[in-house]
Amino acid sequence: MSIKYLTQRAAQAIDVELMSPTGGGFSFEQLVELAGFSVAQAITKEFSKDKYGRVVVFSGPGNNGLDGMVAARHLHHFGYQPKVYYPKRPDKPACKNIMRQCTELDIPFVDTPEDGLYESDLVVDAIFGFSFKGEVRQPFDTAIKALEKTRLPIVSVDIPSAWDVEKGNLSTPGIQPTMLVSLTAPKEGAKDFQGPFHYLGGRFISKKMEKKWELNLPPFPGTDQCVKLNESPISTGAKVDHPEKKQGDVAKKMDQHFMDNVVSQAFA
Ligand SMILES: NC(=O)C1=CN([C@@H]2O[C@H](COP(=O)(O)OP(=O)(O)OC[C@H]3O[C@@H](n4cnc5c(N)ncnc54)[C@H](O)[C@@H]3O)[C@@H](O)[C@H]2O)[C@@H](O)CC1
Ligand SMILES: [K+]
Repeated sequence: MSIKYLTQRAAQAIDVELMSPTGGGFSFEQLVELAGFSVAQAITKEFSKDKYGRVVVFSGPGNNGLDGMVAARHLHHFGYQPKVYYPKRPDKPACKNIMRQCTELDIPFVDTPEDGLYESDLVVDAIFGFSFKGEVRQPFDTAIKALEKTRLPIVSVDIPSAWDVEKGNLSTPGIQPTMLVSLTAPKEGAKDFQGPFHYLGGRFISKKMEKKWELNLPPFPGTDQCVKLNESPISTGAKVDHPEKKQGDVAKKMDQHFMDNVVSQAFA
């Protein structure tokens, strides 16, 4: 049976259950830590620190942004050189603590999307996760546009930012990530993802919760915090099953993006 793709409501309900004292019993800091760690580990599987060492993390105002900053911290320890663009900083202890942890490691915080992309090899898109709704508001509008234009490979955390969580990529061109790391289970909108690397991270779901929500998760290998969900389109062809999209065009654009970014850099 294949893995379940979640509606926005289901994703939020699972999140609440994970943190319920009578459910999963997690604190949100624990979940963010495990999610961010799994993102960093997935990155190491496909992007070596020798070719993609300079990573910029674009962090948004919610927990998706915190996942990104935690990933930056782990990437630092894995030998990458991360920097962070974090324009809207909620006045919450968890945000301040994670920022402090990054500052302690001399991870720079940059002021603009351009500063972030300058002299970087890879982008982590942690702007919006499963709570995104409506039209993108500033300052993130500028950041999303910068990510739409960049030729650097993008790793999106949980869902490509500004995609509709259920309907997928409704804008033109929309962010086109090379890697997607879905957390807990992919969101319905992720059916539009046609990049070469789709991973599942967030190894914290109990068998009981998996059964209750009929998630049909694949086993995580060994001690890994992430598991690959797809094969490269170079060998298998892009997986496409969203009914409302012009699949040919998107697949062609994605193949070009993959050739431009990943293949050309890998053989540079
Ligand atoms: N249970 C799970 O699956 C877990 C989820 N985690 C992460 O948490 C994320 C969800 O976190 P949140 O609920 O904080 O939500 P988001 O990280 O999606 O962000 C919500 C924030 O974005 C803002 N926002 C929403 N729409 C906007 C728009 N159109 N323009 C500008 N700002 C907008 C909201 O005002 C809010 O501040 C997930 O996607 C995932 O990355 C992990 O941290 C841990 C476990
Ligand atoms: K994201």
